[in-house]
Amino acid sequence: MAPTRAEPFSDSSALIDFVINQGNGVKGLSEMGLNALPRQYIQPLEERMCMINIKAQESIPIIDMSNPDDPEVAKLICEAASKWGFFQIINHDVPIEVLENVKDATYKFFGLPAEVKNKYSKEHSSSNNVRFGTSFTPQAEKALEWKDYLSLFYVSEEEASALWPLACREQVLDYMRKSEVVIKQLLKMLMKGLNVNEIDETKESRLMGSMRTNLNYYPKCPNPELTVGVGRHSDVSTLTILLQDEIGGLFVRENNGDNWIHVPPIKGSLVINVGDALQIMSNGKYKSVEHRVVANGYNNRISVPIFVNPRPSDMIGPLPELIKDGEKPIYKQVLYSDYVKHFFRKGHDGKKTIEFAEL
Ligand SMILES: O=C(O)CCC(=O)C(=O)O
Ligand SMILES: [Fe+2]
Repeated sequence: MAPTRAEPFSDSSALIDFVINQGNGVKGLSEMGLNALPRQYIQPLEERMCMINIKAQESIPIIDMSNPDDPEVAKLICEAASKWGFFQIINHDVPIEVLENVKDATYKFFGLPAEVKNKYSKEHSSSNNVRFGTSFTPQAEKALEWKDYLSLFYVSEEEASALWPLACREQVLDYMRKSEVVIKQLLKMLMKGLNVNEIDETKESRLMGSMRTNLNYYPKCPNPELTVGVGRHSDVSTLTILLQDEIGGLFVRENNGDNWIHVPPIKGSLVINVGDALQIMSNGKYKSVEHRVVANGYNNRISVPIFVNPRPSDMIGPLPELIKDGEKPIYKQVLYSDYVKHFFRKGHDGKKTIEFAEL
């Protein structure tokens, strides 16, 4: 039988070959003009976003950072990190041109021919620190996610110059450099909120010793209601700084309940969320909260998260300052690279990763 647009691939391995091995990604699928979602992307009912669970009247806090030394700002940030695990910042120190440039660079990278992007795939990349891929961990997932990405783990300017794609290298480096000021401000406030007033070298390494920037591309999707852009998960970072475009589609779980809250795009803002590493280090005071991204039937969407992480070789656990006053630790010490490996061994599964560190 001749291939149809609904099922254009003879079998699953033909689809995997096109999407993964040839580097066409879901962008390639989307551009074929499919009129139905390939079955590999159909998520079980419980993983799809259901309109009745969206709480339209709620919003995560929006915090003005124009006076970062104002104690009121620090208070709002610490409250948001403990209650919501998510907030947006406006009037921060990252210039708007830097944000616009990194969005343009994201489109430029994904606009490259598949064979050029594929040089950075797991199979072909000359380094584990540069990775072009699709979905989350396709080999471990029951259903695939409608997303392509480029992941850039920062080691040094020299390595970035040698290995990162030219289409986005300078723009991503600039975005990371300019964000560092804000990251330090936020971490200082969050530590103060725990009565940790000194960030020495060891602590700085655990809080922000390594950084990874992802460029995410969510192409327009046939039958978006049957799949997800990113499934329910919490990040394994200390903090995530996320730049999203004007399309929208990121949802955050409200207070462990069944309701989901949309994170509305605000031009020039950055979305900040607490990751598992900070939940562990703060002994549960700050919360990493589940979030997900829906697929979109009308528009392509991009986002650019910076994952601020401990170093892979760091042991992380509740900070000694918290435990010394007799507080009971609820997490054990774990090697951060083991924690991350555990996250990537399975598909997205909500808040399950943190059980790895529970006592
Ligand atoms: O695209 C987004 O808005 C969020 C992406 C995300 O949650 C992630 O990359 O961890
Ligand atoms: Fe995330």
